[in-house]
Amino acid sequence: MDEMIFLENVCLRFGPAFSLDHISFCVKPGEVFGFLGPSGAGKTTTIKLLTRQLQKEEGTIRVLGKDIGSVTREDYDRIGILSDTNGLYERMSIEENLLFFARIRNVSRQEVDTILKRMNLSASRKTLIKKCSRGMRQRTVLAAAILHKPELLFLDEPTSGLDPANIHEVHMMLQELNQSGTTVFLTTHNMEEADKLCNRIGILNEGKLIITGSPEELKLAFAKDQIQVLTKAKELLTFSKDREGAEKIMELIASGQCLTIHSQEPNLEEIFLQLTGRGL
Ligand SMILES: Nc1ncnc2c1ncn2[C@@H]1O[C@H](COP(=O)(O)OP(=O)(O)OP(=O)(O)O)[C@@H](O)[C@H]1O
Repeated sequence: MDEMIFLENVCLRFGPAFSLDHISFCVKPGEVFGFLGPSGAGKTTTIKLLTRQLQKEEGTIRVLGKDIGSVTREDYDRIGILSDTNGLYERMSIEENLLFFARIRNVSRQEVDTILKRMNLSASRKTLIKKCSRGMRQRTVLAAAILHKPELLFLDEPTSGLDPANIHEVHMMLQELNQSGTTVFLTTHNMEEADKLCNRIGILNEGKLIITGSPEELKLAFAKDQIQVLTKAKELLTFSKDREGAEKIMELIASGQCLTIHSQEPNLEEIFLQLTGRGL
């Protein structure tokens, strides 16, 4: 299979207010693809199209190498989905919830024990969901999404509202999953998270995909044509990336005045703000 996810010229309109406008991109096996965009850009709508919770009006969508219309129940057993709408049963414990999802996914009790340990939920397995913290809930939802070891995992803002320790745990978990072969499609508002986890990202704005590339490619594409030198006198000097700039930097190095040299690469957040003109 060349692509786990393939979209070409996909369109969907929600009346006059919003439309996904000719979206085309693909995700290859083994990638972590970050789908970024301001609130209301159409990220969740795209995930819903890819998981058949919504139907496209135009274009081609393939998931797991198959046209979206012919994806079967068995194919869906190869997919995991984490979204806001992943319903946990509030009056059931963490363990009861996972056993319920395990039955649906045909997964053994032993696997539930393994995932409880892996997600640091063993000690609180008997806690009712309604008594769980946001972090415990999110880890339970993630456990339910990966219980059956999906080949393709959709994660809609998996770390939103979590504290740094829980975010770190979720990141470790995702990296481990990805290393064991799971392809991940991730939406996030956290640009550091996208930079850390994603091989490639796509930025969506007002229903249009405006750019795709690896975080490194995007940073290079948006790099300023300047180099900054911090001198031992703590003066920050800016030079152009040309012969004249190089000669001046050489002089500073030769005279022992140069402390550090930096090329001016923007971070993902700066690129995002520049492209979308909006906040995260
Ligand atoms: N079923 C629907 N009917 C009509 N409009 C909808 C529907 N679902 C979403 N929308 C609208 O489509 C737009 C895109 O919504 P979507 O949830 O895909 O954005 P998003 O990028 O995921 O945003 P966020 O980051 O806030 O989750 C929004 O303006 C939303 O109000």
